[in-house]
Amino acid sequence: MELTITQPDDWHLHLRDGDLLQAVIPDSAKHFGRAIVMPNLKPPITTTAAAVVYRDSILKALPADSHFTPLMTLYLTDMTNREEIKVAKKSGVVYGVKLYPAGATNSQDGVTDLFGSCFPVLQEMVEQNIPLLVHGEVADPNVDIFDREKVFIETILQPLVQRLPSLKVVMEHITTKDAVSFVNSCREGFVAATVTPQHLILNRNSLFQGGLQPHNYCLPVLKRDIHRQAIVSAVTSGSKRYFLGTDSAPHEKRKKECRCGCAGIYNSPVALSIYAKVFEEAGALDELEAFASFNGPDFYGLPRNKSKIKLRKSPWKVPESLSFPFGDIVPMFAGELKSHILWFLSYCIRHDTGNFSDK
Ligand SMILES: NC(=O)N[C@@H](CC(=O)O)C(=O)O
Ligand SMILES: [Zn+2]
Ligand SMILES: [Zn+2]
Repeated sequence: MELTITQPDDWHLHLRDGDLLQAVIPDSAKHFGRAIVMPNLKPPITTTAAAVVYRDSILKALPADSHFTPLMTLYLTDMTNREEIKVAKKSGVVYGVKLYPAGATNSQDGVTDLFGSCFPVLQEMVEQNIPLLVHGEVADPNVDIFDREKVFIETILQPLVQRLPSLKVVMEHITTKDAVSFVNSCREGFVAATVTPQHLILNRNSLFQGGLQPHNYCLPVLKRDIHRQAIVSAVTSGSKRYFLGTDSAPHEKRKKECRCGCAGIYNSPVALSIYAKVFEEAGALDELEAFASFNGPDFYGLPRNKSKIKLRKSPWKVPESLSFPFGDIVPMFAGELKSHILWFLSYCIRHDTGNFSDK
C-alpha cells in the first residue's frame, strides 16, 4: 500500500545546537520541508540578530542535498520590546514569538507578567502579524501537573484572546480535551494548535508501563486516554485549526536515564509514521495531508510545499538507540517493531521534476 501526499512541515521542533544539531537535523530534513524552530537554547534566542546566527548554523549543518527551510522564532522575555518585533518582521526569517511561562520547561527566562510589561509587545505582534506560540502550562508548582494546561487556558489564554482577538495564537503541543474545546471555541484563523505524535498515540500509562519509562516523559506530560481520544477526534475531523508539530526534543540518553531526567521525546525518525498510523486507525487517512501539509502553511500565511512524499506500508523496527561521537540518543518507540508502526517512509520525494527518487 502506498500513500502520496504533499510534503509536510513540522510546526514545532527543537533542533538544539552544536553536536546535537548536527546529529538530529538529517531526520527532520528527510521528512519535512520546513520547520518552526524553537528558540529555547542556552542562552535562549531572544533577538533577531541571534536568530539569524542560529539559522546560519542550521543551514550549515544540513545534509548537502537538502531543501529544508528553518523558520526561526524568538523567545519572549520580560525584556523584549516593540522595536525587536519590528526588526523580527523586517528580517524575513522570524515567523513566531514563543511564550514560555517562567519556570515551565527548560525555560527559566520565560515571561512573568504577560498582561503587564509584555502587553505592548503583543500589540506590536498584532500590528506586524507575527503569531504568538505558547507553551500552554502554568508554572505554579502548587497546581497539579496534570491540570496545568487547563489552568493555563482559564487564567491566561482565554483572557488573552479576549483582550487581543486579532493576535494569532498557536497553542503548542496540546494534551487535553480542554485545549480542544478552547481551540474550537476561538475564531478560526486566529487560534490554532499543534499536535505531537506522542499525544496522539500514548496516554499517561505509558510513563509507567512495566516500570518508569523516561523516554516517554515530555512536557506537557501525557494525560488520561479520554484526552488522547479527544485530540485524535479533533485532528481527524478535517478541522483547519490543527496541524503537525512534532515537538521532537532530543536529549542525550544519559540526561534522560538518570536521577532527574530531562523532559522531551526524540520523535523525528518516527513522527510521520505515527501520524499516518493514527489517521489510518481513525479511518481518516484522507485527512492526513491537510493536517500535515496544508493547515500549517495556511495559518502562517505561507505557500504550501510543492514537493510530494510517498509513504509505503512495510515492516520496520526502530533502532534501540542512535550513536554519535558525543553519546547516544534514544528515539521514540526504540526497539519496538513492525506491527506497531506500519506507515514507513521507505518513501521518496518528488521535487518539481515529476520523478520519485528513492531516499
Ligand atoms: N517538550 C519537552 O518535553 N521539552 C522541550 C521543551 C518544550 O517543548 O516545552 C525541550 O526543549 O526539551
Ligand atoms: Zn513546550
Ligand atoms: Zn517544544
